Amino acid sequence: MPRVARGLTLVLGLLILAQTAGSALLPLATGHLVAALTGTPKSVDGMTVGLVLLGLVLVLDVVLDPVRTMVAARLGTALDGDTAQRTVDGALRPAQIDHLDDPGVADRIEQARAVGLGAHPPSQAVIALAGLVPLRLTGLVSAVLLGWAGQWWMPLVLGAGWVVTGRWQEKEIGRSVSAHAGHTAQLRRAAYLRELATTAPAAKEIRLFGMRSWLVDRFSTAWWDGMVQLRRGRVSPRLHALAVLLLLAAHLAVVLPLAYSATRGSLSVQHLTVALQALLGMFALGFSGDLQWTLHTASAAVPAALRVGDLESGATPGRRAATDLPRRDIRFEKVGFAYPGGGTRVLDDLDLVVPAGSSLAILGDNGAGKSTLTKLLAGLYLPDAGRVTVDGQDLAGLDPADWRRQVAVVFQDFVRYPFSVRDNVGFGHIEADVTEEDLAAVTRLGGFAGVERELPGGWDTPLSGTYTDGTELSGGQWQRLALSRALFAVRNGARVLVLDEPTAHLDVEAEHELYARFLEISAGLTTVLVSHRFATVRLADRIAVVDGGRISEYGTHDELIAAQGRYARMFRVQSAPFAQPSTTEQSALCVRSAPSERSAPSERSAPFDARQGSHHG
Ligand SMILES: Nc1ncnc2c1ncn2[C@@H]1O[C@H](COP(=O)(O)OP(=O)(O)OP(=O)(O)O)[C@@H](O)[C@H]1O
Repeated sequence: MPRVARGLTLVLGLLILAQTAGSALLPLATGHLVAALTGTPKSVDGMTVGLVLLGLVLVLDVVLDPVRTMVAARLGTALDGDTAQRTVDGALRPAQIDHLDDPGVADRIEQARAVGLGAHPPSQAVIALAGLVPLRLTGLVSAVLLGWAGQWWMPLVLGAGWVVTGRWQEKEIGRSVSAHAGHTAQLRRAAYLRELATTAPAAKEIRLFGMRSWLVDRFSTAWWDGMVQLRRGRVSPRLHALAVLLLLAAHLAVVLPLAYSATRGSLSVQHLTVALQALLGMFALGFSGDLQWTLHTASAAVPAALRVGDLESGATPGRRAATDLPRRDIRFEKVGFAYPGGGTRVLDDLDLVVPAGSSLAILGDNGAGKSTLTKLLAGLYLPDAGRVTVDGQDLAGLDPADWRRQVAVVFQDFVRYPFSVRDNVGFGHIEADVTEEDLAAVTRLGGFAGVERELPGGWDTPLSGTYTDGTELSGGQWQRLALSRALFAVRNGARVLVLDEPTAHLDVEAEHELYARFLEISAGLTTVLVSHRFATVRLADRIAVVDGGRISEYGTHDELIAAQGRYARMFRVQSAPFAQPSTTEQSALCVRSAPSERSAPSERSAPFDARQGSHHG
């Protein structure tokens, strides 16, 4: 807390001390008043002092309590902000993303975000602490008063009773907090199911698949399983009974001697009053249910946030400038790679050359490792074996941020940011302002131009129906926007363009238009295209087939067809449905395949034709 807000922490400490002083005064003032009332003759002065002290205690409490709560709330907000910032900083610090595949790190990030069922933000811990500390201090002051007004050993006996039984209950909380904060598999699952049922992404499928009662059942099963675990952590009823007996015995051991001394006249009424009030005040040393519970659950996020905040930056980032690279080529040299915790090697001894200024298409079965190749190329993971080089320099030695400025990627699972079109484009090169001219240029090439005219706020429309005046785009429109984003990066100097399944969401016309613009898009760039569609693959100068973690075939379309290998087989399989088109289909294909009048690039954009079997055919 002092690290986050030193001044507020100090004020809170002082307020707590003042309140504690007030609660210490209470038994003394009462004792004084009772002595003045019962003495002979009655002391008016004593009564006045006693009443003034009591009034002071009351006023202190009434004034200080809300101020303390307010200060604690402000300090808590500061702590929430700091915890969130540390989590964000730490999670983003590593230049690579392999830490996010580590279940331990993922767990800590989850805890640091204080998500899950029953989790509280750290601010609640500050509020609970600000309530608990005065309680404990009051308990200690009461112990001193009991020792003073009664016998020296009395606070020791009572204190031992409260502390021992409090520890038992404390342990119970410790055990169940981790379960309650959603750290058990069941409660995490329950939290996920709740999220699934109450947020937009799965809403369509849940209704379509009639998953409602399945979800409700699963949620309650997971929730109750989690709760059963929670209950298992509880102190047994026998231990509870023992705690009650122990406390009873401790109180009897104190109260009986007090009563005995009072009846014998060796203990004054004033001392008896103070001792009895102090005895009650010592309750504050015992278990204080909600406050302790909240303190434990809400503070659980803090150590996790500190650990996430201290995440190492991963492999020592390279420092060499990557400006204007590649000029010669990008090479994968004997590259081996397995995802962290993933076990099996996705890439194994893989060699590949991407000549600068040309385009390469990567083809392969699902799960063959095509997207993994693009992630290694962007430096998001480092290979376990071998190396990726750019103009002969190890990629690991290049400044990661500088290299990423050279690389524009549209991932297969590109992100649909619920911000404006302008922002969505601007993320391609965050340092640059997005001018109208930029927007017009990149959206024309990306195929998004014109969509903005349909949007209520034009380029500045928030792209989410959950915002006022916001709107949702179609899958294909999002894909065109993602391509425009990458092209904005290119406009700002990126020299490598990676497109992972760039036409997956596009309609036939849009796909065709993209092919027509491909030469313009890729002019002067080193382009890597990942696709299952031969029409896309054939746009590239060279084609590489990934199989068994390696490149099994490499060459132009014609060379690979001539080689009669896997590529040729895949090509035949994909083109089979078109092999015998009906007359109408034939004419449709002819229209599509006919060289465009617009420009030479459309020649390359012709869909594959199995009968011709050749790119240029
Ligand atoms: N983050 C990850 N952690 C662990 N394994 C992963 C991760 N991402 C991918 N994999 C695994 O790596 C393998 C290759 O995945 P990759 O996405 O590169 O395949 P792909 O060739 O692009 O497939 P597709 O054609 O289906 O897009 C798959 O077996 C996949 O399960």
